[in-house]
Formats: sequence, C-alpha cells, structure tokens
Amino acid sequence: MKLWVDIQKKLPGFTLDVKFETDGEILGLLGASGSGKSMILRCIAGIDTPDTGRIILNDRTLFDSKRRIDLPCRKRKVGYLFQNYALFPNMTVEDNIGFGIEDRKRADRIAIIEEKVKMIKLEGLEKRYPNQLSGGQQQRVALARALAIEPEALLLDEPFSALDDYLRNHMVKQLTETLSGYQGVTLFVTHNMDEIYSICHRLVVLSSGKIEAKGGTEEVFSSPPSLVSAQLTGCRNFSPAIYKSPFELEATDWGINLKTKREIPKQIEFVGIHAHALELALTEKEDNVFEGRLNFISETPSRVTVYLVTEKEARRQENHQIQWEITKQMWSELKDKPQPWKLKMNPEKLIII
Ligand SMILES: Nc1ncnc2c1ncn2[C@@H]1O[C@H](COP(=O)(O)OP(=O)(O)OP(=O)(O)O)[C@@H](O)[C@H]1O
Repeated sequence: MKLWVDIQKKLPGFTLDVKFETDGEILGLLGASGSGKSMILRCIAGIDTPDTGRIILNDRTLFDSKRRIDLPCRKRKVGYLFQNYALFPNMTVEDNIGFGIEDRKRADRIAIIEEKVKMIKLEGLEKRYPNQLSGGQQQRVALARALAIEPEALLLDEPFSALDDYLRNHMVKQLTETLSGYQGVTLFVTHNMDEIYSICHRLVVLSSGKIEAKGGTEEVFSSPPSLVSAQLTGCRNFSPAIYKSPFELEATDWGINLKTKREIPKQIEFVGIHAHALELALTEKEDNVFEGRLNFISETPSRVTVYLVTEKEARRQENHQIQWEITKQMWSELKDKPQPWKLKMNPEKLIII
C-alpha cells in the first residue's frame, strides 16, 4: 500500500506545494488553521484539482497534470471522513453507510452494511436518522460510510474536532482499534498534536502550504528541524542561541550557557525545550543548572504551568519567561520552597534549531 503525492496549487494569497509519500502506517498531517491540510485531502479525493503535479495510489495514477489524468472521485477508491461528518440528514444509518456502494449487488450491499454496522457497534440503530444519534455515533457512521467503499486510502479530516474531551479520548481508542484492521493508507489531519502523537506513526508538519518537517512522529516531536515545526509540535520555550563550542551554546533570552548532547551547528538560531522536560536540579554539579523565580502560574484540573524568569534575567529586568509544566502534586510540594529554585535543562532534551 502506497500513496505518493507531489502537488502544487496557487490561490489568491495562498500557495500549496507539497511532496510526500506514505505506506500502510497512519500518516498525520499537522498544521495550524489555514495551512493547507484539508486542501491536500481534497486534492487526493478528487474534490479539488491541483494546478500541477501527480498523485499515485498503489499502481494507479489518480492525477497527473502532464499526462492530463484526473480520475473522478468515485473511481479513486478513496474514503473521506469530513470534519463535520457530512451525513445525509434525510437518510437512515444504513442508507448513509450504503451510499457509495449503490452499484453493488443488493445482497453484497446488505452484507457490507451489516458488517460495517457491527464494526462501529451500532446494531439496532440502523433505521435511525443522523439527528437521532449522538455526535460520537454520527462520527462512527461517517467512518463506516468511508470504509464501506473498501477504499485503498482513507482520509480523516479532523474527525474529533466536534467532540468533547471525554468522548474524544474514547473515540481515539475506538478509531485506533478499527484502523488496526484496515489494510489501506490512512491520512489523519488535525491541528491537535496530542491526537497525532497517540494515533500516527509518521508525521508531516505543514505551515502556509509548505512542509516544515516530516518523519517518525517521535523523532519530529523530539527534534523538530525548524522553529515553526517545534511550535506546532508543542514546544513553548525558545531562546535565540549563539554557538560557543561544538557542545555548548549561549541562550541569550534566558542569560544562560547550556551544554548539549547533540553537536551544535555554527549557524544555530534557537534553542528550545518542552515545558514538561524541565527538571528540578538535585545538585549544583549537574549540567545546565539555572536559578529561576516564579512569575505566575496557570492551572488545569490536572497540571500546573509555572512561568519562571531566570535569576539573571530578573537582574537584567528582562521578562523572557520559561514555562514549566508539572503535576499538581509536584506543585504542592514546590510552592513553599524558598526561591530562587534550582532547575536544569537536561542536555539530552534540548531542541537545537
Ligand atoms: N476556494 C478557495 N479560494 C481561495 N482560497 C482558498 C479556497 N479554499 C481554501 N483556500 C485557502 O487555502 C488555505 C488552506 O485551506 P485549508 O482548508 O486547506 O486549510 P486547513 O489547514 O485545512 O485549515 P483548517 O484547520 O482551518 O481546516 C487557506 O488559507 C484558505 O483560506
């Protein structure tokens, strides 16, 4: 199973220009709103047409501008799960699922619908209309409809964006289970990095219609190659950086020198560290220990984000904050300890850009 995409499309104020390929693993497309994620899916599905380029699914050319090939949607064998599910409101669950397979023999069609209803665990609700289903159930019907055509590629466009947190976690688990039995290519679009991290093995990071990073999900999250890809994969702490030696840099906004595990290129621009990767220092002798003072905190029900200013920055009366994300438990142990606190940036966790 293989999908190969190399497409360009120009619109007023926006240019899409991407090239990537993917096989049977789930590929995530991560990008901010307006970065071109849906447009890529629409071009693969045949709903939108690139200006130039090629799209090849397994050994079939879906689109080739030079050879003037542009297969219609229904011949592409591509299943599309839209952001808002786009179920037909006047059709029952079974008719929605069977919509794309009306050309099949009646008995086959009934068998496929039955199998898909079972897959999404909606037995007994076949005669219901979409407005008689919960958001999560509607989404499962939309997934069943996309899979009923037995697609070689499945395109999922922000399938969880309309769900609340509880249902979202539940659906992520369910979708992963359903997809584990699916043999085709899957593209999963979202701007939610947690979803990408838990669902996708590989990742393409998009910004303004261009690819900022691609590779294994873990690898891109731990070593994003650009500032934008680091931000999109959740890094909130950055400082401009100056090369000092192959394994030492100066983080100018934070007023500290840092040792690194990875060799630093002379043209280094930024250093970053994830908010959850900061640690309390156990001894002064460790690498990359610095002193920080509390500026303020923000809380969620389970985590606390501590906004710190390094001691040097405080003296310079600068205010480049460092975010440190910790558990509530850790915060309750930390908050009454005398300041400045001694923290460290583990050399292995530094992101070098
Ligand atoms: N028909 C169109 N005419 C002009 N510009 C368009 C058209 N369709 C999309 N765009 C622009 O193309 C860009 C990419 O849109 P796209 O819907 O692919 O973004 P996205 O990354 O999926 O965003 P979101 O996460 O908000 O859905 C946007 O800047 C959008 O305004």
